[in-house]
Amino acid sequence: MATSLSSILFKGISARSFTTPLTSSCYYGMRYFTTVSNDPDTHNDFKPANKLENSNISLADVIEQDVKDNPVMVYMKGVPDFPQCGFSSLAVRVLQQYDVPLSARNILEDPELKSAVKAFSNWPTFPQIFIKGEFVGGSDIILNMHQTGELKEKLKDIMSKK
Ligand SMILES: N[C@@H](CCC(=O)N[C@@H](CS)C(=O)NCC(=O)O)C(=O)O
Ligand code: FES
Repeated sequence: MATSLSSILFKGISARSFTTPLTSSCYYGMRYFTTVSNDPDTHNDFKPANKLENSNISLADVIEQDVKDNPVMVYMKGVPDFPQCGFSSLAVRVLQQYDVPLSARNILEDPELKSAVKAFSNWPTFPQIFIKGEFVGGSDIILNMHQTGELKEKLKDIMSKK
């Protein structure tokens, strides 16, 4: 079924900090671009491309592609830099403890995407976190995995090696 997708995929590198990430990178449609916080020229980097509107891609296909292409994919309320719910905020803050790329879509922008994500994972709430293509759970699960060390183990092969 043809679909339109109004949500933007946000893609960024996590900083190991609860406060100010240095950089964030985003997709518009499915095209990568990078912004640097506080850089007045970053709008020049904004390059929308490859719109999904009127394409024959179903939302299930979009989600499948998202979780395949993005090692850490979060469907959330708001965006990583501006979560609009405490549960989504907590999930992002936990994941930002690790030096891994964090990608996200704001399901508040797109009610159809919201329903499609619930159907895809068979999970009724947000945030929803996928790691290396596998559905992991929501904020309480990711926090628990962080506390037990399971999350570190799961993310170690995608953490940047510096
Ligand atoms: N136990 C869940 C709680 C999340 C939760 O309750 N989310 C609610 C409120 S934001 C939700 O997504 N409700 C369904 C909806 O908004 O469609 C977690 O840890 O992620
Ligand atoms: S939006 Fe109210 S608890 Fe998440």
